[in-house]
Amino acid sequence: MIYTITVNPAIDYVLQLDQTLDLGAVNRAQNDVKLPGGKGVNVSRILQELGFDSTVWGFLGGATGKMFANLLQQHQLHTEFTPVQDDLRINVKIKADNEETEVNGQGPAITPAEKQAFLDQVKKIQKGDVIVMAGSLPRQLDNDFYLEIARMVTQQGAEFVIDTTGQALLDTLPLHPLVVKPNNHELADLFHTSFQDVSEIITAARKLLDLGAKHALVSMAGDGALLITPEHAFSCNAPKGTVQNSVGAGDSMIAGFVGTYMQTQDALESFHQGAACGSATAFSQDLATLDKIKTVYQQIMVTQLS
Ligand SMILES: Nc1ncnc2c1ncn2[C@@H]1O[C@H](COP(=O)(O)OP(=O)(O)OP(=O)(O)O)[C@@H](O)[C@H]1O
Ligand SMILES: O=P(O)(O)OC[C@@]1(O)O[C@H](CO)[C@@H](O)[C@@H]1O
Repeated sequence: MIYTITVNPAIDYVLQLDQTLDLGAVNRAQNDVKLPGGKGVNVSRILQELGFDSTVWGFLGGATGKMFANLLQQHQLHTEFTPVQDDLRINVKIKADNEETEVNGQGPAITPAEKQAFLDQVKKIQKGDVIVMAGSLPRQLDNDFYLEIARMVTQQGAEFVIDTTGQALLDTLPLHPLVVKPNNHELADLFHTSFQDVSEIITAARKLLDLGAKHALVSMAGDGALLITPEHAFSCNAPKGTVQNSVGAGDSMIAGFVGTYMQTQDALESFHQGAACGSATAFSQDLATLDKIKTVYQQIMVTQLS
């Protein structure tokens, strides 16, 4: 079974402005939509689109939690949320001037008892399962929360995938995540550097493998992506198309990679499918549909670089 962990789910409140976003003034949206968001939730939605079952874990509470549950209901995912007292957050995504501006909430305060209830649930994972942990941590969860889960998962002989940034990501690498997926900016920040060309990105991404990751994906938005395996480095293009909403493109890429890898153990095919899911989401209002993913898949070419 694939479990996705979204410790800090959100209602994504997407506001479309036909005019320039004017900071410090009243702006009025021409269109708005509420989506059940959070990185792990997005991963589960794309997995479902591809025909892979998964279970969604996370914390859910308050009046906004009820609204989130209603929004998620139509997607018919299998969910096992840990109830909490505090409100689920609302993340504001403003689309204006062909740019996306995001303001993400901090998330609920999680009590020690709520945290324990969640960890008790994680104990049921078994050998053969894979856990995808993605996104920010809500208040009062320690920075090593993901590390704690990664330790539990590996002790059970299961695999994990982590999509987070900074030290929290570095700390889990010695436990050998199946794949990590920083974007190129996050990768540069991780090693306190900047990149002049692709070869420098590959060198930095290879360090993630040296530190323990089994595979590294580096997403580069409209410039495509890289896959680093123990033996080789590959790149793929990002097809040209009208970008509608790139929120969740990275999550879609992870879903495509993980679902395909669990089925085929083929990193290259998983990379191809992951890239198709990422671009298909960028070309969609909401997350990608299977039809869109299939079309975009045909437009992606994977090239071996080394
Ligand atoms: N503008 C785009 N055109 C085509 N493909 C895109 C575009 N943006 C993203 N993609 C595809 O989706 C993948 C993931 O996107 P991106 O690098 O933006 O991830 P991210 O930074 O994790 O995004 P997010 O946090 O919004 O999910 C890219 O590597 C690429 O394959
Ligand atoms: O604040 P976090 O947890 O880092 O990111 C949350 C988030 O921006 O990520 C998803 C897109 O990747 C959105 O659905 C959601 O709002």
